[in-house]
Amino acid sequence: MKETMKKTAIFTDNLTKSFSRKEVIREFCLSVERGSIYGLLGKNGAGKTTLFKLLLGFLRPNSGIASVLGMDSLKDNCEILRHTGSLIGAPTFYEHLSAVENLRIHLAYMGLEDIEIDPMLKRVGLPAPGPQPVREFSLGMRQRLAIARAVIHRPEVLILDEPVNGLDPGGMRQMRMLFCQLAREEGVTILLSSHLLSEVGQVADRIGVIVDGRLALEMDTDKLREIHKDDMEDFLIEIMEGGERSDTSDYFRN
Ligand SMILES: Nc1ncnc2c1ncn2[C@@H]1O[C@H](COP(=O)(O)OP(=O)(O)OP(=O)(O)O)[C@@H](O)[C@H]1O
Repeated sequence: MKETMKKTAIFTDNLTKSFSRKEVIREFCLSVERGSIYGLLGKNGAGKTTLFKLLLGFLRPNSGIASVLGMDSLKDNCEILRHTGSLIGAPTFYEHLSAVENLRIHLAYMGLEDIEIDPMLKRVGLPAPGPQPVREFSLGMRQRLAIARAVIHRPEVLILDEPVNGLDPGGMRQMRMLFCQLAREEGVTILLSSHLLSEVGQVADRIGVIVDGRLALEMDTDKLREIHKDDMEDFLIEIMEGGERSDTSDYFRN
């Protein structure tokens, strides 16, 4: 394997996906470095969820390559799922069971029954959920449990679609800290999407903007902040909307 590929955890090359002849992912080229946090921004319908599903092998591309940890997203889908934690769309649970029971089933499925559940629940801010069934959980509690489930089996890669959806400000901060800790201390690679520019700006090492299925801009967050000290939000929104400033060729080189 080439040296650059060893350093890359998530990779796509000219990835294209259509639904009923409408291209929703177009010649998408992405490379996410191991142990880094990559934030993908895009307005509703831009193609974020579709891209994540392609990476996890839940959808078949029309053309191009998608790979995670050097494995082909379609062919090696089962192996990828063993090494990856994900949160895509509204999480589904065994509604009549408690948080602990749900995580126990997940760990049994992964063949990892020995992992302790309580510390993980504490880490996501669900310290003592007790026997309460998940159907009685608030939106934020469900989201916290979904993140716990994505992380508990100690994956090497996390693919998280809108992970802070429905969380209160304290919850958002808690997740920010969790993601940074996982990446910095445990070397986990994280690809996440969000509509919240400030959240992505605070957590991601690198930011990409997807517009109509294409990667319209990509840059290290520090560099972006340096160039757009006073207008980062305006600039990113304009790019997301496909506006005038979308001649972004310079932004790929950094
Ligand atoms: N199974 C499907 N069949 C047909 N069209 C689909 C399907 N899934 C997604 N699409 C379309 O693909 C486009 C991209 O959708 P996607 O869910 O990937 O966007 P998104 O960036 O995740 O949006 P949001 O921020 O609203 O979640 C949309 O136009 C959507 O209608």
